[in-house]
Amino acid sequence: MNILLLGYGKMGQLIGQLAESRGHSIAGKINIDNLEELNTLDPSTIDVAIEFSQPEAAVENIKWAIERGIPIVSGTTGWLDQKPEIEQLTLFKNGAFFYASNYSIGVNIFFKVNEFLAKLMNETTGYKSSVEEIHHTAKKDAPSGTAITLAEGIIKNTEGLHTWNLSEGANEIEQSLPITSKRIDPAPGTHIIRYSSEIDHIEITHTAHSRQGFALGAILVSEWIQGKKGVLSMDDFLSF
Ligand SMILES: NC(=O)C1=CN([C@@H]2O[C@H](COP(=O)(O)OP(=O)(O)OC[C@H]3O[C@@H](n4cnc5c(N)ncnc54)[C@H](O)[C@@H]3O)[C@@H](O)[C@H]2O)C=CC1
Ligand SMILES: O=C(O)C1=N[C@H](C(=O)O)C[C@H](O)C1
Repeated sequence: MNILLLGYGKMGQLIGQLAESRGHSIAGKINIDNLEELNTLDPSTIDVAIEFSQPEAAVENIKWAIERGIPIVSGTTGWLDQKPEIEQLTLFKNGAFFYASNYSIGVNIFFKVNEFLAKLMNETTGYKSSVEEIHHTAKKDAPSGTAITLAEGIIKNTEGLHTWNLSEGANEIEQSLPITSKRIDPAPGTHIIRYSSEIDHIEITHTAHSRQGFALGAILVSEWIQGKKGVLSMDDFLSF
């Protein structure tokens, strides 16, 4: 595959290295300071664009690819209020758009375990649920996209929970799941789900040891998306 990297920071660089080691070529490495390079590219030579940039840049990057008929695999977090617009454009242009808040296979297993646990906990009383995420201090958004996906998985399976809130640890909000965000270097990404009662607590944790799992997942999806159309997600890619 000939891969365009939209965003060439920590993730873009790692994806580039890993892609080359799997025999792929890199069509371009686009960052905030070389955006004009996009005008020099021939879209017909690009098999996929992999987009890991910044919340405020994601929508324009994704539109750029869809409008040129390039399948796009996006991992940028913090822009999802505009996802419906991107989905409409994808369908209108008969394009291929893939989004995941987390490309690690381990985290996607964790998403399933989280939903299963939420269903079990919904059958009992006395437990308060909460989510905690820990990331490096350069992270621009809070809570993490992964924490939001986890919260959605809990809310959808818990009677009486309707929303989530970014918690400072103080006040509880009625019918809302608190998410605590901590920024500690060099944490690549830790997510903890807790159910606490007077008697005990239950905790499940996913800890990324590096960014390798995110990068590999994004490349595997890019290989898989070749020839596919539509709005796609990890549920389409994974067989579990
Ligand atoms: N879905 C997933 O599995 C993962 C998602 N992420 C998300 O990916 C994003 C990037 O993460 P990192 O690489 O760690 O950040 P980073 O800060 O190291 O890199 C971001 C890069 O985007 C570039 N950029 C800014 N504006 C741009 C534009 N208009 N077009 C193209 N590039 C532009 C910057 O120059 C910078 O090099 C974040 O939103 C992060 O939350 C990170 C890891 C895994
Ligand atoms: O910014 C990061 O680093 C990460 N962002 C994603 C998120 O917001 O969930 C995925 C991963 O946790 C790393």
